[in-house]
Amino acid sequence: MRSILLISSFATALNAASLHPKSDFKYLVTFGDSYTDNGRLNYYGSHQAHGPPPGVLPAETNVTASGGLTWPQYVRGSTGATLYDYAISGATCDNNNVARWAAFMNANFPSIITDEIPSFKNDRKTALYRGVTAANAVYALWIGTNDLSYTGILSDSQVAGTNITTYIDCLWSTFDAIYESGGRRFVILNLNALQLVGLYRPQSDGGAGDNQFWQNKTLYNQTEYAQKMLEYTTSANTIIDYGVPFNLLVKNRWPGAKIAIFDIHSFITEIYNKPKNFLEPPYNVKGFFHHCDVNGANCQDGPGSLDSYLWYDELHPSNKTDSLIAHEFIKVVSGDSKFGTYWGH
Ligand SMILES: CCCC(=O)Oc1ccc([N+](=O)[O-])cc1
Repeated sequence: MRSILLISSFATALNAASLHPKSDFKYLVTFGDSYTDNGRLNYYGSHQAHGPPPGVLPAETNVTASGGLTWPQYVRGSTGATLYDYAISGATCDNNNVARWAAFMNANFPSIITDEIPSFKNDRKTALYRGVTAANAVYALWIGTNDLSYTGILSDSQVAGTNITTYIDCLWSTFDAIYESGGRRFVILNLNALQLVGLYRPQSDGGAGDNQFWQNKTLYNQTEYAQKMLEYTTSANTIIDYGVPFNLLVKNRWPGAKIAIFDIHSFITEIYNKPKNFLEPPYNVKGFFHHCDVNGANCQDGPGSLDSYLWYDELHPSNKTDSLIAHEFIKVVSGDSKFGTYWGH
């Protein structure tokens, strides 16, 4: 009985790869943090921590946390898809699990469950979504960098009683909400290889010292914390790998839906290991381009071109890397990426 179930799940996975119509990608709806935000936090920052009214899109920026465009903007540029981006810099999945204070707003950074999903649900009822169908819209979720961060689980700063499993459950709750609103095509981008970013890499291996995202890093055992970050991200990604087919196929949690897992962790690691296949010479995968003081002020860029860098700053992929993520994301949606795992009914 057990082997029959395994064989049938395997077949389901293979079939799903060919069920992504290459032409039917008219809308991209994104949820996440600064890896994805194209200007939404700016709106909250200038409107007393409130989001835009239903049916109104905030102004976009072309200088995001990547130093330029962010990956969904590149996806839109390449595919012509309409983009609705709910991602907010600084966001966690749910402020009821990990909340992070944004002093400039005198409020917590908005989170997916408390702000991004309610905004999406309100917009969903407006003319913005008139042409959106289950078949022509792809919903992308990339969240967790702040949940696991030094201001989150890494320093045991989560709400008492919550943990990595709570973060994972929030991913499934996010899919529940999108599914309820008619979404059927999901891409989950897993956790970045955070042990490689300057923020968590030890200084002995070219990482940053005290910085705007971790102001007293030099007081810690940096090798231990890089290893913890590797443990957290790889363990959470393994739970995602098993959790998607379990919820979708065994528990039948989202009947009729298709989900692709985009293994960003491996994709970024590939850029790190083989930069000449991706970046402009002279390749720089250990340093970063944008250097600021611990208050995020007095910033200086370079040396060289941002196109040579894997990372923009201590935490964020460069906009060259975001263009590569976008290129691979489009292959994931088409069912053509070796970094995609596909599940569906
Ligand atoms: C990928 C998660 C890191 C993140 O969200 O970083 C940021 C947090 C806050 C700001 N901000 O307040 O401008 C920017 C990036």
